[in-house]
Amino acid sequence: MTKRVLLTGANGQIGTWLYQRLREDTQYELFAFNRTELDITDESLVKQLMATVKPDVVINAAAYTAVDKAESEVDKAMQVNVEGVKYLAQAAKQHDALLVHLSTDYVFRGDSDVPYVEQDKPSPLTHYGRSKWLGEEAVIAESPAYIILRTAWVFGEYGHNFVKTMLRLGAERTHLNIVNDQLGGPTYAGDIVNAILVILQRYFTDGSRIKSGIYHFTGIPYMSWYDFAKAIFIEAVAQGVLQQAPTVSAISSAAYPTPAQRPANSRLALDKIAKDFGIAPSDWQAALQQVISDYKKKIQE
Ligand SMILES: NC(=O)C1=CN([C@@H]2O[C@H](COP(=O)(O)OP(=O)(O)OC[C@H]3O[C@@H](n4cnc5c(N)ncnc54)[C@H](O)[C@@H]3O)[C@@H](O)[C@H]2O)C=CC1
Repeated sequence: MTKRVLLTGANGQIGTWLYQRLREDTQYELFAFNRTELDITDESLVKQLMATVKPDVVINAAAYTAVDKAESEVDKAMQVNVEGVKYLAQAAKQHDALLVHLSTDYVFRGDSDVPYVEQDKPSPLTHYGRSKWLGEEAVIAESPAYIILRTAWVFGEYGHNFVKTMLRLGAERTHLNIVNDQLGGPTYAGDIVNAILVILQRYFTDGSRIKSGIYHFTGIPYMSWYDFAKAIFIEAVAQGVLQQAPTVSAISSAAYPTPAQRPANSRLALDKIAKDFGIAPSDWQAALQQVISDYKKKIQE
């Protein structure tokens, strides 16, 4: 029997990927909504659509993601990332649906020397991070069956991300300054979707083997934005997307101040998801080749 999946934020960076993959998977009947179709802060609409769809799974890819703007739009960020998430969790509970919710490395302060494990206590530096943490808490409080998937440094074919920004700037400038004192695991959006599909498969074949909880999933190897930028330019030149790479200088975060301070250590430990679901860390290097090749096709069209 096909399973009914309700997807929110279906046109975001990760949401678009989820939409593409779930739409073509015959195991699932997909009910996908972008923000204009379902604003998750509209409690009565959330309830109404849940009652119509009667989902087996709710995947929340909707979020307020403007990290810097959240510093001055705290209420807006909280409304979407906490209240909206609470409404989804309550409605998922009412329909006995599994809630798969995306969260972030920004729940952590980033002052640890080692990758963060799921049990580490969040201590966000920013309003965005705090809103995402409180959203996690809302899921845990309201929903009996949930997976919170924390990821980081997402890139892919859709939406805005660091890889696309570097390709654009690389074509416009001969020199760039990039921070080298923040470390993380670049994560391909398509691999996040693969991980979610593995989790759903397990849930539907043997739900009793699913433990509600928080899971970390990112790409490896971990590196700095500076090293990631250099890897992007090497690949872009190799594929002929750029004639020549810009020169790149490593700078400190202090030399590139932003309204929201980023965690210095965004590395997430990946053992739990490997142990419980057999999901290996994503290999961002292979994915980067694919994303740049897709970018090349698009600019040639
Ligand atoms: N992009 C990244 O590097 C990372 C993202 N994440 C998490 O992954 C999730 C998805 O992120 P992305 O796809 O990158 O973000 P995105 O900004 O591309 O997509 C978010 C989507 O949510 C929608 N949205 C915003 N407010 C809404 C509302 N009130 N009701 C319904 N939809 C609403 C937007 O229209 C957009 O389609 C978020 O939970 C984010 O916190 C976690 C770590 C890193």
